[in-house]
Amino acid sequence: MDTMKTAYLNILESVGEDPERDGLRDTPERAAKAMAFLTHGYQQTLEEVVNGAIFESESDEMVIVKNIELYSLCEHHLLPFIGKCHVAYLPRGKVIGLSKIARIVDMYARRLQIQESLTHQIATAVLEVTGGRGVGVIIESQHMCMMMRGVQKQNSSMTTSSMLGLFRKDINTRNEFLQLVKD
Ligand SMILES: Nc1nc2c(ncn2[C@@H]2O[C@H](COP(=O)(O)OP(=O)(O)OP(=O)(O)O)[C@@H](O)[C@H]2O)c(=O)[nH]1
Ligand SMILES: [Zn+2]
Repeated sequence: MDTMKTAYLNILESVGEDPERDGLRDTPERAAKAMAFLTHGYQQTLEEVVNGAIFESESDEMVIVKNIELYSLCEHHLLPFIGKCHVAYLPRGKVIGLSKIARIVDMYARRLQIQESLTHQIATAVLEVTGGRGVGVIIESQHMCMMMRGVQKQNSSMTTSSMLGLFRKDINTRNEFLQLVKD
């Protein structure tokens, strides 16, 4: 944490600020804490996050969790990208605790990412822990690095998907997922 505090102190000086002025005195520490929170996914493992919440079930119908809020940081500019994530899987004898899907999304989102990798990591993790017949993940998000700076496109958004197992092989499964996401 001390290294991070010093780094933020240097940033404040580099932008021409006086880090000793009232409003900024505690900023390096606050900013360091905030950055630690925004990247806490590095401290987590899949096993911890799932915490054994896998239940036997004979259901083999698609499970879909829609509109999971997502806050991440792009690895190119360290600026936020914000959006929503839809996750679906086809169980094979067991299902995962509902909240755990959102926790898996968070674990990977709270790291430095590009959206494509984030999408793929979530899909791979859900497939691994559920042992399902397939997984589909879609992320729609807006990148502050394109909105606040650079090309400054305020209305652009990026959609990425990762389809594994039956979601990749079977067009009907994929279409069912896409339809459920739209509804
Ligand atoms: N594919 C992908 N690109 C991203 C993501 N986040 C940021 N980028 C892009 O990464 C690229 C980095 O390009 P560079 O030319 O090295 O950096 P830059 O000069 O800051 O680029 P501009 O944003 O165009 O000003 C930019 O095109 C960003 O829009 C992401 O999640 N996925
Ligand atoms: Zn960026």
